Amino acid sequence: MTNRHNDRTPTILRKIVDRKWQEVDERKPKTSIADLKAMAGDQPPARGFAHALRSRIEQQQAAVIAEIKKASPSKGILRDPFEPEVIAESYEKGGAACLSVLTDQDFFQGHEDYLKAARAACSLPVIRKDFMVAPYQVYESRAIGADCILLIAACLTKDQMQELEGIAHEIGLDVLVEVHNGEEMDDALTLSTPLVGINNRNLHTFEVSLDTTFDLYQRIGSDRLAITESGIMTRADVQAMTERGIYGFLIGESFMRAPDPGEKLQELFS
Ligand SMILES: O=C(O)c1ccccc1NCC(=O)[C@H](O)[C@H](O)COP(=O)(O)O
Repeated sequence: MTNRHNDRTPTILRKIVDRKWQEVDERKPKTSIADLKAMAGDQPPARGFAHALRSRIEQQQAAVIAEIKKASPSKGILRDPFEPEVIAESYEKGGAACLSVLTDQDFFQGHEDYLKAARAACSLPVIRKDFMVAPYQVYESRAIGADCILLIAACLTKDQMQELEGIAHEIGLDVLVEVHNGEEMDDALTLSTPLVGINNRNLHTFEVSLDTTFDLYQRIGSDRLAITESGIMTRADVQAMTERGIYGFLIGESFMRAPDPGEKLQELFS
């Protein structure tokens, strides 16, 4: 893969993507892609991330991907102390459909061990929330136990997304493709994954507007599942989505700032 950004990539994503390519270069001499493939092959079957969302959304029930993240570039530290396994248990008790765990270290203070710990502490399917740029990371995701990966259209070309999706599906991973605008939606809809996330956070300015979802969700056909991502903070936000027939949610900050994240989930969705 030679094209490392596309020309619509926001500055923060350019920095992150450059770092990701460096990480891949650093990791390859320590763990070869052949080793990762073998480790991926030794994993128990994936837990069915898309299925967990579909079974709720098709019944017009909220399906929440509850995020475990210590910090973010836009908000700094969100939770300290940070215990991924305790949070995972709380989310499962609170009714989450799936988990999202940040594994990026440099920008989100995440770690692969957090994904392993969270997944081991519950029975929910888990997406590895990181910035996929290379096939190496897709094999690595399965090797650390992830059930799904994220592809961000703002930092990948259509060809890159198609290649990474192909590998993911081949090794049993589901794929959530994330878009911020109509051009990215065009690319996302060339993929076969049913999971389309609309991110309400503008990665140029970090401003969050739920209008991003309202403007784009109608392009997602009934054969796919729309997930609204970022900036869902209140019951009114949830209601504004469900009134429009959007039942898929990816939520981090409002849960991470709550003393008990699972209770907060229940408060927003009961
Ligand atoms: O959140 C950031 O600052 C950020 C910066 C650069 C790339 C991605 C970023 N966020 C990742 C996310 O998409 C959110 O973690 C996720 O949608 C949850 O959002 P929220 O509920 O607002 O924490």
